Amino acid sequence: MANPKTGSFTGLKSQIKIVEVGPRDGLQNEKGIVPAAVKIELIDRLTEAGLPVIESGAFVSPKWVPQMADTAEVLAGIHRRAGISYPVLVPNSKGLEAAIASGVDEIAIFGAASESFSRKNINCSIDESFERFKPVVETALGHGMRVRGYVSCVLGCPYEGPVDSAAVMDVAERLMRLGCYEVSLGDTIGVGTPGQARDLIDTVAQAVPIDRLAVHFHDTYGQALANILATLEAGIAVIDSSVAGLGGCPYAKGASGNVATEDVLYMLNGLGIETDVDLDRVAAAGAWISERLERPNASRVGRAMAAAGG
Ligand SMILES: CC(C)(COP(=O)([O-])OP(=O)([O-])OC[C@H]1O[C@@H](n2cnc3c(N)ncnc32)[C@H](O)[C@@H]1OP(=O)([O-])[O-])[C@@H](O)C(=O)NCCC(=O)NCCSC(=O)C[C@@](C)(O)CC(=O)[O-]
Repeated sequence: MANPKTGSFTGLKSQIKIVEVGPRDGLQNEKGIVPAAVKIELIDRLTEAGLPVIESGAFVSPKWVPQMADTAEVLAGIHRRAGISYPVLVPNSKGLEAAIASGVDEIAIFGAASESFSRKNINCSIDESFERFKPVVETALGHGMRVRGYVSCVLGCPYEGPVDSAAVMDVAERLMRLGCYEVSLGDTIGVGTPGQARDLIDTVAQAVPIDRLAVHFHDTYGQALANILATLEAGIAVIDSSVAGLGGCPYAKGASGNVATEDVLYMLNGLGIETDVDLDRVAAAGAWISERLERPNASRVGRAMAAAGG
């Protein structure tokens, strides 16, 4: 008999890992400076909700992204829970030194499938970025850290338009060969649609095992949940999302927030897929941070739950 929750969907995994990126991807694009105390409380609330991975900051140049300048203070203030990972973004050796000094056990390096975006975001070509990443990954692995890799602009670039899936596959494979345990595919400007998302996964999975891939959708055109569902059918088991749909990339004009964690959880719960994350607590954290930032909650589920008194 068909599962009443998954219906006739096939290929869906029974357990999905959620990578919460709100405190980093979400807050890096804020116009005002969000106090470290607010970031710390947000991360602690997300910890309480049971999220297994909470990206907590970035050791990048404060001239490029001033919002992340207090990452060391944030890391020193959070209440880490055993079994939960609190990774930070690191673009180069200087960032890695700061991560080591903060006792970080996981970093993420970030590249792009588009040359123009690579230059705008990290001020170097794709090949040069790999020259920078190499010593960073070697040293990080030598310190017992885990290294995650990002590929930006997997379904479109704000400067070049459409991006070839083969270019994404190439960068993803290079990140994996460098030593990343997982590669997250980012639709940085949220332009992709489900057929493209599915094809992308099928292409990249020819070079990188599907269980080492994650998806990272921004919701600029309202396609993120549909895209996620399409990639779940392809066998994806790791989803990046952001509480209250916070976010946007400072080097991708017009890019809106990530898909909201609450919305992803509601869909996965409906499909009977386990995450071990407490939706009520995430929704409460989303309502709380939206209030602190004095903006409407970008999570549809968060708003619906608040309206229903949840
Ligand atoms: C990569 C660089 C540093 C190159 O920037 P650069 O200007 O070429 O760097 P540089 O090596 O020439 O150094 C210039 C200055 O920056 C300092 N510096 C250099 N490195 C660091 C560091 N790590 N931490 C602190 N300071 C640093 C360095 O010390 C120097 O300071 P000065 O001597 O002028 O006073 C710069 O471009 C940068 O920081 N870029 C980061 C941009 C960023 O964070 N973007 C957002 C994250 S990516 C994203 O959101 C996409 C993602 C991951 O979510 C997935 C998706 O949606 O697609």
